[in-house]
Amino acid sequence: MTNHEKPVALVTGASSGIGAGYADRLAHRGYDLILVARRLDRLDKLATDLSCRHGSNVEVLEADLTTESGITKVENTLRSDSRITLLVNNAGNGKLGTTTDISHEDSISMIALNVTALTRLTRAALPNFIARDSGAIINIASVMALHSLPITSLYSATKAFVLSFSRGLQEELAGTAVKVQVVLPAGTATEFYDHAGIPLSAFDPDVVMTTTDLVDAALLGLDKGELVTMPSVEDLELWASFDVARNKLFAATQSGKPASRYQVASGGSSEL
Ligand SMILES: NC(=O)C1=CN([C@@H]2O[C@H](COP(=O)(O)OP(=O)(O)OC[C@H]3O[C@@H](n4cnc5c(N)ncnc54)[C@H](OP(=O)(O)O)[C@@H]3O)[C@@H](O)[C@H]2O)C=CC1
Ligand SMILES: N[C@@H](C=O)C(=O)O
Repeated sequence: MTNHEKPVALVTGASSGIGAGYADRLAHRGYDLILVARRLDRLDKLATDLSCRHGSNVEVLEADLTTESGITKVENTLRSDSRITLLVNNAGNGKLGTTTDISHEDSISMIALNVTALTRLTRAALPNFIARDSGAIINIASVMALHSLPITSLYSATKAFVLSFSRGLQEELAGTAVKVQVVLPAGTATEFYDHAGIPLSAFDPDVVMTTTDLVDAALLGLDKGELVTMPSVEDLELWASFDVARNKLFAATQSGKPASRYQVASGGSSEL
């Protein structure tokens, strides 16, 4: 397959960690790459390495996805480069701390990167994918989408957005050949913790996955057609029963009247 016929994947947050892992594995699978991050030196080094090892054509895009110019640069690439068949929305950050401890800048940055950038790049990629009726988007959420701790309120909320947004996209795209996979990694050994406010060393190493294991599992989940991939969860029935319960709960909300526990005795008045 000549380079112009090879599929092209755009990977955000490719300068380290999970994104760099995706870049390597996708190159190994025969993808040409467009790698996005702020650290151009890291991107250039990775591009050279992947070209040498896999013969991939690797382009780099230096972009801060929390800035208008950065996000617009990548949006334009997704809209104009029809070779792109896969978008990996991986770039993300997480400052862990209580809501009042986290700075305004860190709060805004988490939302801008984990929520706004992922949304805007998805919206930029989808029209070409839908028009061609092919293509895939991999959204990297987190198990924290399902769980909030006192130090992860905002981070968990941003990842709950990624999960919920991805599930909605899957509904929208049902019946098309455009796929959306949402991946929920648990603790993974990356530089994430250099900026999170809690060092990786604070975690039990037995519950922290390597990036290689994480990415290989997540890509196998994609190959299997999984919509929701939780690489570290052995019993997927746990997700299935969670999703069934979620559907039942939603159905129960459609009653049109207050539940009996909220019924005020006739003539009584609710305390304000
Ligand atoms: N590590 C873990 O335990 C888990 C991580 N995740 C998620 O995985 C994803 C990848 O994180 P991970 O690999 O762990 O962490 P890393 O910090 O190693 O990677 C984060 C990547 O995002 C890029 N990035 C950060 N800020 C920006 C920005 N403003 N603009 C553009 N790119 C940016 C970084 O590149 P650069 O600094 O060069 O811009 C880097 O390439 C994140 O979405 C994270 O929430 C989910 C669950 C668990
Ligand atoms: N990055 C981790 C923070 O807790 C996670 O998302 O699991």
